[in-house]
Amino acid sequence: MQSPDATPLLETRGVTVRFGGHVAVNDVSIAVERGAVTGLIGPNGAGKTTLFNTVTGLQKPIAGQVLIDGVDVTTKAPYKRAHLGLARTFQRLELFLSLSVRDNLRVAGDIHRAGTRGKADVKAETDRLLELTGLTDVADKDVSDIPTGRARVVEVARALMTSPRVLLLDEPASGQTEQETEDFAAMLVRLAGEGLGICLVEHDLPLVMKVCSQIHVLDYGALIASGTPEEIRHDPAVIAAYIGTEEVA
Ligand SMILES: Nc1ncnc2c1ncn2[C@@H]1O[C@H](COP(=O)(O)OP(=O)(O)OP(=O)(O)O)[C@@H](O)[C@H]1O
Repeated sequence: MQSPDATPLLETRGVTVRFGGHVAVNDVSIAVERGAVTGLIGPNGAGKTTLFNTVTGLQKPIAGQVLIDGVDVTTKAPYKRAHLGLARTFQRLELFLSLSVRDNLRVAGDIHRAGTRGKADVKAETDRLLELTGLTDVADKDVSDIPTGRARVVEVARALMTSPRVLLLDEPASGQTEQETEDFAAMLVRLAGEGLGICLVEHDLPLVMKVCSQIHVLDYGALIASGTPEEIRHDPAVIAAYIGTEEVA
């Protein structure tokens, strides 16, 4: 029997998702550990977002299970999964553009803590996360006035306002400059260092190779490899999947 600490924060077991006759995710089992960044990569259409949607409860699988810290949540509503510590960001930015960066965080904190804790807690947590994510210099700017790359960090900071234990990031580095991606990588490592489990879907393979301790690779809905960046880089099935699309970093 596993000790409680060996239980992954997030697990999928044999998850299968079908859209009509098309199997978008085929019998996929992956794990996301606490205190680490886990990569989920694969060519376009491989099933990464569909797997995220299944984990968060937006998409029903036809087979398999989703577990958060050992608790089977396969049939639970998205908000119940959020209460168990699951948060995510989306490929398309989902921010309030006419609110300041600070207020985007506060709104999330107010909603999350409604009826539980006071406003002072939300303010303190907002300040802490602005600092932790490196957003203090743009805290009072409207989101519409900051570059897309920084707005992606706001999405992460806002997700953190729900005090998640596991965070799913869907292409968070798209639209970032080289420097922004470098800062983003350092931030992910800092967050994992605080004990957060992070699952990173990202086409920027150098970023994935740099920050992830484990990487899962999907191709045509199936898991074709799981391993360390070094193992993934040299895996023949992964190299074959990326030929003609992108190079494995
Ligand atoms: N709602 C849907 N209805 C029908 N087919 C869908 C739906 N959503 C996704 N698909 C199909 O399922 C497959 C997996 O799509 P998905 O978006 O999960 O891939 P992805 O790995 O996230 O791709 P990308 O890297 O391009 O974002 C694709 O063939 C896609 O066309």
